[in-house]
Order: sequence, then C-alpha cells, then structure tokens
Amino acid sequence: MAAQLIEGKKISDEIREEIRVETAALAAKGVIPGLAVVLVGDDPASRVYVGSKEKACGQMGFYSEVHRLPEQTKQEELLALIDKLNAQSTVHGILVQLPLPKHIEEKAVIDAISVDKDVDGFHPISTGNLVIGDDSLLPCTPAGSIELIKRTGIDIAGKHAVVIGRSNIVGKPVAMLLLRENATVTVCHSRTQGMADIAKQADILVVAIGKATAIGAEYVKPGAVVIDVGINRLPDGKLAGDVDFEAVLPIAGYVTPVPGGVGPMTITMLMQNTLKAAKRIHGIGE
Ligand SMILES: Nc1nc2c(c(=O)[nH]1)N[C@@H](CN(C=O)c1ccc(C(=O)N[C@@H](CCC(=O)O)C(=O)O)cc1)CN2
Repeated sequence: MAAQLIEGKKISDEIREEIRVETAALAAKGVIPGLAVVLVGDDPASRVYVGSKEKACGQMGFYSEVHRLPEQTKQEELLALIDKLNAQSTVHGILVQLPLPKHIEEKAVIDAISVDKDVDGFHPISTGNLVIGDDSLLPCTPAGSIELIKRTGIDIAGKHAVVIGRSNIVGKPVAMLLLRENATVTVCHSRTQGMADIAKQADILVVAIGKATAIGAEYVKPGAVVIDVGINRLPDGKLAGDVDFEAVLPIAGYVTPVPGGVGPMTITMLMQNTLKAAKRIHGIGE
C-alpha cells in the first residue's frame, strides 16, 4: 500500500487559523504582534520567502515591516538596524533572511538579535535553551517538522528517529526536538558509514542534506514516517526534496511531499513564534 501523505499545506492552514484567532483575542487586550524582516541583496528565492512572510503577517493580523537592503550593505549598517529593531516596542520578532551576502558574518548578525525577539531561534542562547529543554523560541523548520508528525497523530516517544544531516539550522535542532519528545535519536552525516543500513532501522526518518532525490528506497524501513526537509530547485525549474519521493512512496507509512510538506510549516512556525514573543514581552501567559 502506498504511504499516506502528510499534507503540510493543510496542517499549516489549520495552525494559521488558530494563530489568527489568538491574535484577535490579543489585539482586544491592546497587543498587536509585530515582525520585522530584513533582506539583504536580491536573491530571487529569498525575495519570494520574504514576500510570503509579509503576506502571512497580514493574514494573521500582525504588524509587519520589511527592510529590503542593497547587496553592498555594510555589516555595521545591518547591525545598527538590528540594534534599532531590538529597541523598537512595536516589533516583537526580528528575522534576518538567510543566506546573507558573503561579506557579512552570519554569526555576528544572529548574535546581535535580542534573544527575546529571536523568532528564528538561531541565537546561541535560544539553542542552549533548546538543548537543556527550557522554554524558548524554536527554530521554525525543525519545529514545523515535529508539529507535522504530532498533528498526523504519530506518537514519537520510544520511536527510533534517524536524522540525516547535521546543520545548525535543521539537523542538530530537529535531533534535539526529537530527543525532547522521547525518541531514541541517531544523527547521520557525510562521514557516516553504512548510512542506508542505519536509516533503514528508523521508525521516523528526517532528511535535511540539500541534495535532490539522494535518499532512495534502500534507506527506508517499511511503514516508516519520512520527513523530507530538502527543497531543491532542479534545472527544469521544478522543486524536489532530498528524498526520492516516487521510490519511497510504496515503502513508507507516511511521507511529506515537496512542495507542500515541511516548507509551508516554516512560515507558520515563524508566525507562531512572533505571537509567542509578543505574549512573553507583554507578560501574557500561555
Ligand atoms: N532567516 C531564515 N532564513 C531562511 C530560513 C529560515 O527559517 N530563516 N529558511 C529557508 C527559507 N524559508 C524561509 O525563510 C522558506 C523555505 C521554503 C518555504 C516554502 O514554503 N516552500 C514551499 C515551496 C516554495 C517554492 O515554490 O519555492 C514548499 O516547500 O512547499 C518557506 C520558507 C532559508 N532561509
């Protein structure tokens, strides 16, 4: 039997409706969540993602501002803008779209964002809180991946989860979140030997390596939950995940498509983080 699709777009729409309702209740108390997005340069994909974030803010009832800066922007200018946004009371969340131009040091920029407004969850203190299990703003793509599994009704506790990829932005945080959900977690990477044999033991397989269709049927245990985090643009303009979707479909129990899987959850989790940041800054409990 073919795997069941985990429909990221549908789940994302449901969560956005919940956020919209909660935002309206918050507005009645005089608090409007505010997000500032900063884009440096004109990478076409980044421009699209930033536009989608601005649109989502409008749909949620958030205040938003987008700072589109030229490619040649100096690091000091960007840091000065972040300082200003850190102090601005209408802004509860700050996001600097990645990747940044090569002359700007990504770490310096992430470190400059106030932890309270770190809606990307990339700040070292947010990462530390994630590891020790303290409440923090969680990185959006990893949080979205976990939410997809949970909202499909799959119990994570006690399952063997294998994560392929160890980036700071997806692989490591998703492994930590799976651990927090009481999975037994194995992380595989470019130097792992016998990766297919390890992956084939997974009840939950999360793939985040940035290589189109690299993970085929030989990596998947029958009935496994496969979460494909990859979004790769092919030469013909189409999108493909890191998983060979057609090959895996007859074997897996559940699989996320690309597009329409994890991708839409990234922006939805950003909206959720912005709402959470606004509530925390205004001392409003969960
Ligand atoms: N500061 C950040 N930069 C980047 C992040 C991030 O979380 N924070 N993630 C990615 C880009 N990204 C959001 O910024 C993002 C990627 C993909 C999608 C999405 O909805 N994808 C769709 C397909 C869209 C398309 O046609 O291209 C899907 O998978 O269905 C949303 C957001 C890198 N930078």
